[in-house]
Amino acid sequence: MDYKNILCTVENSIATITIHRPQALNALNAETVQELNDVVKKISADTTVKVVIITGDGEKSFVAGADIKEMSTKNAVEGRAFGQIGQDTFTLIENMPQPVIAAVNGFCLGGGCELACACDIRYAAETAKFGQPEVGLGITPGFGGTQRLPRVIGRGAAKELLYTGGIIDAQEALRLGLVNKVLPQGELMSAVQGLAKKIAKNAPVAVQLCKAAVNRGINCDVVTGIAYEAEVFGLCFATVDQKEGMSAFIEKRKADFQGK
Ligand SMILES: C/C=C/C(=O)SCCNC(=O)CCNC(=O)[C@H](O)C(C)(C)COP(=O)(O)OP(=O)(O)OC[C@H]1O[C@@H](n2cnc3c(N)ncnc32)[C@H](O)[C@@H]1OP(=O)(O)O
Repeated sequence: MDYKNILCTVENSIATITIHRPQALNALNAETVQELNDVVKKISADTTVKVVIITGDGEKSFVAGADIKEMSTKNAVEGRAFGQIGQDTFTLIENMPQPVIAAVNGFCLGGGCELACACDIRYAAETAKFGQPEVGLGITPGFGGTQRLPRVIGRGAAKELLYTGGIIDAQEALRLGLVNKVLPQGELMSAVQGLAKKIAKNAPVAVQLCKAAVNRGINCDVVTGIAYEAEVFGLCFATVDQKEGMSAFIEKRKADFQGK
């Protein structure tokens, strides 16, 4: 997969998408958002990929937001269109069948924080910095930040970040529940890869249905969410991997999952 601002590799069923615009601290211009949209669609359709990692190039920045220079000349119609493609892309990421882990290796601001919040799990380097500085630029977040951030850290903490535009460090992000783990920069990728491998060892359909059930449940009432869980639980019993997983337990051996 050849892109200008995105690198993508697939190794041992784990896809790694790297945002690569070093000249702009990996800021997301329209071209990069479009490339991300394209690669996410391709990986979503690739049944050999079990887990996805998203990170930023280099050691300084995950994503320093949407590209301010590009946005600075937009009118209302163009601004809305840019927000829409960003929102559509991040919703595609949120709804990828595979679990998505953000490896936050540095600045995670504005659209970067929105990207991280669209991922299922976030690990951060000790040097990472988080925030939604948009109000300081005269705009609101536009790639889902007003909606996903409160769902991740609660509305009080989210509103403080959104209204102040303040920047927090990785330890504060950990305290708020914005990230699951903080690691020294040099250990971040191996920790994220270790997590990805752990997930990839499990029955892929069951993992994907867990993701679908959590995502569905978050956006509806608990009765509807519980009913959906009953459906996906039942569906698991139609898979080869349910037979294999339970047989392996009974036969005291390691399961060999097929993803079927
Ligand atoms: C819908 C979504 C909306 C949004 O996301 S709005 C944007 C939200 N993000 C921000 O407001 C962060 C903007 N960036 C910064 O505040 C700073 O950068 C940092 C604190 C992240 C880092 O500061 P330092 O270490 O001094 O680096 P540097 O010289 O500012 O950046 C290196 C080059 O990267 C470009 N750059 C950084 N962030 C962006 C960006 N978001 N959009 C466009 N370019 C960016 C700079 O301009 C500069 O470039 P050059 O060397 O040509 O001057």
